[in-house]
Amino acid sequence: MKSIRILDSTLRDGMHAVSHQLTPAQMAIVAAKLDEAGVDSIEVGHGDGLGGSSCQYGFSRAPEAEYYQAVAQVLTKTRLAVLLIPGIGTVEDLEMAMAHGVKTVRVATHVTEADTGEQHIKFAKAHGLEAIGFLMMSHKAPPAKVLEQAKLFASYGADIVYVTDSAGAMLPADVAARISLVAGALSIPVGFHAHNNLGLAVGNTLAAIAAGATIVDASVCGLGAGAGNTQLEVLTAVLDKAGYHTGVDLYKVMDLAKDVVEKLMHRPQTVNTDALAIGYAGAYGSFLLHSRRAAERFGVDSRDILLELGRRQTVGGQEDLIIDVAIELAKQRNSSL
Ligand SMILES: C[C@H](O)CC(=O)C(=O)O
Ligand SMILES: [Mn+2]
Repeated sequence: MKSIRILDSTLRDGMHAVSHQLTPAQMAIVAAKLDEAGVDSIEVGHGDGLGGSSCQYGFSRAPEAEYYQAVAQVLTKTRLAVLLIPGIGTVEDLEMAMAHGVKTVRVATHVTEADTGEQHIKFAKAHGLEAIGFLMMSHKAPPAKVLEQAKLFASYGADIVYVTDSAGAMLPADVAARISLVAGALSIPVGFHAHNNLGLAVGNTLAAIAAGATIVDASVCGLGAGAGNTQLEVLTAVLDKAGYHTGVDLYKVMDLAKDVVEKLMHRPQTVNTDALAIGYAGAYGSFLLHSRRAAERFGVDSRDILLELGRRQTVGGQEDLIIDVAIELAKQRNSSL
């Protein structure tokens, strides 16, 4: 039976879905149950990772260290992980997290910018951490580019490299093309992180595993940004039926979903219009609000703005283009009237 390692992101990506407002005590309850259910690793903290609690990204309910402390105390077998986006989080933040029991760091960069994570991967390895390179918005780059960037992470000493479908924009064939190329060329394990914006998170995760991924992300109730991540309970059942070993107890994660996480959620985790628009457009998640405002101001459809932003291969940080696109769309509409 082939083993698949599960990394649960309920307490990190899931923080986006609750405006980063879980308390350390709530996290400790969820973490203890994930540990008891046999989940291999869990990622904890602000939705944008270390240093994310800020005016720009929204403040967490509690100081970051309190989350790691609370969760580390209840874990017996499960590994504690954090996400670090270079520029948002720093090596000092990582030192703080290490002091509170963090054993794995995922260094997250845009899919074409793995080089910005070099010092963080090297620092993590020099300090005995497991280091994972996490290539966000992987749908934006063709498979050969993803492989080039994955090789960079491997050359810095990463133990694992992830293909990350941040916008939930990939189809199973897109996932398979990227994962099979990377897994075939690298000797380190390859992981996959899905979002459900096109309703494909479980299917894409299966496609990733079939293509060679051996570590995959999931979250309880699917809690995560946009339409959420791959739902842990569903994935556990599906992988069991498909003959994979995850070490996760299905009834325990089902009970955790029903008895605990559902009660912490601010709203049901569905593929709503916003999430679908992001997945369909393949645009950066945080463009949504800006696009809606620009759409209102210039009398155009926010979905058309997002689609154009997707076509132009825009990346996070190019929010200023949203107004330009809205103005152009308004001009086109006026000239066709
Ligand atoms: C900061 C993002 O939430 C990281 C992530 O989970 C993704 O890109 O997807
Ligand atoms: Mn994510």
